[in-house]
Amino acid sequence: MVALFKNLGIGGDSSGKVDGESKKPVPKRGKYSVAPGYSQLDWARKVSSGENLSTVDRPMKVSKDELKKHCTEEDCWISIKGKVYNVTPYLNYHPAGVKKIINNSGIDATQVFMMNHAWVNEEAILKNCFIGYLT
Ligand code: HEM
Repeated sequence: MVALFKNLGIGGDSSGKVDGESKKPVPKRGKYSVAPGYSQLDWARKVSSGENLSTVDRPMKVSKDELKKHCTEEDCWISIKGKVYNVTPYLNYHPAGVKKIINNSGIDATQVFMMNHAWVNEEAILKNCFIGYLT
């Protein structure tokens, strides 16, 4: 199980090690807690089911203007490292809450994402939510 979380970049620091293995101090956790049934393990199960959560059949090119249109709790797209994801189904699973993502949706959120958790493997976590490439 630890290995599963490690692959997703959860519960560790930038060294890639999980809590307890690292010599660096573990950052203080925030106050937010997700609802029962919305843990990262629950999300990992959903991802491994292979369900397409992206709303598109094949990857598309996404303009900045198109990206901007998707910034609500019901329809939320985020761009990280040139890729665009439909994060609507992930919102309630985010360990720091829905708002942190909504506030950075519809834009290129690479910088803020990396500032908060460079170690998190968004490509793995959001692989079923992949919409396409930001143009
Ligand atoms: C861009 C806007 C985002 C901001 C501002 C943000 C902020 C944060 C913050 C502050 C935490 C720490 C929570 C705590 O310690 O209790 C956190 C945790 C986390 N976030 Fe985000 N986040 C963002 C987007 C995302 C996205 C798109 C994903 C999905 C890949 C994600 C996945 C995670 C995960 C897995 C953790 C737990 C990390 C760990 O336990 O090491 N976040 N986020």
